[in-house]
Amino acid sequence: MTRLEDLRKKVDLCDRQLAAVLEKRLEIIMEIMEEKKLQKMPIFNKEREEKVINQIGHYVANPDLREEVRFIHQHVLQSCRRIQSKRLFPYHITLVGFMGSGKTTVGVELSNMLAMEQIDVDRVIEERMNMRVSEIFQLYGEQVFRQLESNVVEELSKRENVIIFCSGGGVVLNEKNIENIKETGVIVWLKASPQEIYRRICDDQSRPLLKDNMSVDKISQMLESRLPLYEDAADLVVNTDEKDVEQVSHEIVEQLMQLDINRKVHHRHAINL
Ligand SMILES: Nc1ncnc2c1ncn2[C@@H]1O[C@H](COP(=O)(O)OP(=O)(O)OP(=O)(O)O)[C@@H](O)[C@H]1O
Ligand SMILES: O=C(O)C1=C[C@@H](O)[C@@H](O)[C@H](O)C1
Ligand SMILES: [Mg+2]
Repeated sequence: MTRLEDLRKKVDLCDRQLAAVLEKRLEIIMEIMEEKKLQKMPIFNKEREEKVINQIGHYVANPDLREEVRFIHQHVLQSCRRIQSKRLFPYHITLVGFMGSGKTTVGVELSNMLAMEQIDVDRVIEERMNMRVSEIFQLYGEQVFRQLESNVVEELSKRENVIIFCSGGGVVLNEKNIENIKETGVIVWLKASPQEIYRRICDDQSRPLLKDNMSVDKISQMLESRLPLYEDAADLVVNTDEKDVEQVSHEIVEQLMQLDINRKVHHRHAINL
């Protein structure tokens, strides 16, 4: 046997041992998840993850390799989060709410927390048209934008792999969008007061429907007319006033778990379990 063949054999043995240990770790993680569910404890714990990453470095004898092992372990923990999320939430998590309620920002945070892919309807439209939403409104008008929005919503609803599905603020204006979303998703309404929305988005001119009149009054008036639509569509409601993005994301996970416990969602939604 050449030296290279000999070394490859040793690496293969390491991989075999790694696979067995990783398999065991994932199985234990699933047991921990069930236990936490029973005890109604939060499933995703950032502090614990930081501790685990730090700790694994201390088990590495060669200081030159410590950071690399920590880096690899971060990926292991991400997989652990993903496997838990898949089991807990076998449906798209769809965020709806008025402009500035935090759909995109919370969607990105949730995507990190749950190791689930995040897709923003407005971004998909922008990529396809190679134009900003405001330019689409300006060049083609709102009706064309709404048609593009409905097409993307329908497509995303049919995706096989579950996603954090961030809609645009006006998605509720078309009943068909909500029907499509509800086929495979749970709808989370992010609520915010007009004053809070104004504070968040007043310096941002990119929203075409508020471009010419960015004011608390205009937001109140639009919000008022859409409130019954959000209310009707929502499976869950999270009030976001005076909560930061991380708090909002944790609350969404907690409420989704409650839905799961009450078995309200599985019959209607479950995909690729
Ligand atoms: N809970 C929160 N606390 C403080 N700021 C927030 C919160 N949620 C979102 N923001 C901020 O508000 C702004 C608007 O958020 P975001 O773009 O996520 O809203 P959106 O619901 O996606 O709006 P749109 O419908 O226009 O796409 C961002 O600057 C974001 O950082
Ligand atoms: O509330 C709305 O009607 C909109 C919200 C944004 O997400 C964009 O989809 C667009 O600016 C329209
Ligand atoms: Mg957005």
